Parts: sequence; C-alpha cells; structure tokens
Amino acid sequence: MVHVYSSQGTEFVRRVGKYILEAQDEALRDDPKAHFIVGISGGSLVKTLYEALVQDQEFAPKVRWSQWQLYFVDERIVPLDDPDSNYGAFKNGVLNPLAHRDGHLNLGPTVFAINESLVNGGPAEKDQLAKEYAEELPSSPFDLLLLGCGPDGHTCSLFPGEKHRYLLDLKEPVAHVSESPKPPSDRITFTLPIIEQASRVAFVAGGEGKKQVMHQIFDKHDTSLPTARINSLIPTKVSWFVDPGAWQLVQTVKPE
Ligand SMILES: O=C1O[C@H](COP(=O)(O)O)[C@@H](O)[C@H](O)[C@H]1O
Repeated sequence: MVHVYSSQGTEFVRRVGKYILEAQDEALRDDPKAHFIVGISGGSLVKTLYEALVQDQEFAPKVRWSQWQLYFVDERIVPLDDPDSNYGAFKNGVLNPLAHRDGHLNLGPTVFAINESLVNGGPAEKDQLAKEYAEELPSSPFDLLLLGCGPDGHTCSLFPGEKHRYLLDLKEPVAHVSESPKPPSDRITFTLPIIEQASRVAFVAGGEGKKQVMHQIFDKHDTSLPTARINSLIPTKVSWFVDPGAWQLVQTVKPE
C-alpha cells in the first residue's frame, strides 16, 4: 500500500521533516558513524527542505548533516551556478542558509554534484557526464529518495510520453536525457532500477497545478506516468506528501 499524507502550510512541511528524520535515525541506528544516503530532486522540494530542516526550530538541531551523503536524483546539464541547476538551487536554498545559521559555521552534508567541466560538450560528453555520475553512486542502496512530481506526472527527469518511454526500461542507474519537454533540454536522471532498490521513496507535491495529475495517478492508476509507475512497482516503500490544493480531485484514496 502506498501511504498518502495530506496537510497544508506548516503542518505539511513538518510532516515531511518528521519523515526525513525518521529515515535518518533508522539509517544511523545500528552504526552511529554510518552515512545517511539520500537523493533529492530540484524544483519546489528545495524550499520544503529549507523550511523543514533549517528553519524549523525543533527539527533543525536533530539533522545530522555531517553524516549525510547527498546526491541529485536528476540534474540539469548546465553550470552549477546557473539558475536552472538543481545543485545551485540547493546550495542557495539550503546549504548557504545552513552554513550561517545561528551565527556560527555549520557543517553541511557531503554533496555529489555533476562534473561541471563536461556541461558545454556535445552528446558524447553529456553521456560521459551521466556515466561519471553513476560511478559516484554509493555501493549500497539509497536510504531515502525525495522526489517531486511535475504537473505532467514526471519525476526525476523521467518524462511521460512516447518519445521518453524508453527511459522507463533503462537498466543503467543514471541516464542522459536530451530534448526534455521541460527546459533545460539536457539533463541526467536516476532510472527505475535505482529507485526500486531504495529503502524509502517519498514524493512531495503541492499546489493546485498538480490536482489533475494526482487524479490520473491515484484514481486512474495511469502507469504510463513515471510517478504512478513507481507507485505500482514498490507500493510498500512509497509515501506521498501532498497538500489539499493538489489532492482536491482525488476520490478513491483517503489520506492517512
Ligand atoms: O524539472 C524538474 O521538475 C520536477 C518537479 O518540480 P516541481 O517544482 O514541480 O516540484 C523536479 O522534481 C525535478 O527535480 C526537476 O528537475
């Protein structure tokens, strides 16, 4: 069963924060010196992470950042300081405010970014960039993947539609995507095998702009959408955090 939680505002952010801390504590329980291995999306998730893990007075001190190893489940192939970079958004939205929180220097996570020297190359360099990112991945499965859901049902940079259907069949853990329907056009993305192996997968989705796609995912079970496909592949490992704006058309599932 896929778990669905619907709440709004501060409650929404705190539910996400509580879930992340549970995943962190579970991963570090048996070996307090272990790493918590996390993959994050870009987009609206970054603001939620800031509010839940940096701004929240109760949760912030409980985040063991120095033990986090953090990867991007997808990345746009642009320089790291480009406004479209997922790394750049996370740096500006979470790492920088974290570093200066409470007036002293705080240690952040170990962050794995793409090889920036390849971003202006041709298709071969972009394929190489995906291959190199795959080589950086941990040897054990991810403890947690925090995913977004676009209004078209995409997650990571796994897009729906005929042209990108092949992405759902790929076996390599990281793929180069060209001609993305959402700019920028060139990206890398985690693929389904790596998502399926993760211990926990959470989707975080808010706003009215996502109400139609939620209906497609939860009422219509449209598994041509990468998000719905993940629900059907690993239902017991998936949780959804959705706000009432996004949830308003769903009729067949009652949030917990
Ligand atoms: O392009 C992307 O979009 C998705 C969804 O973003 P959101 O702003 O609607 O939450 C995001 O999860 C992905 O990482 C990003 O590259």
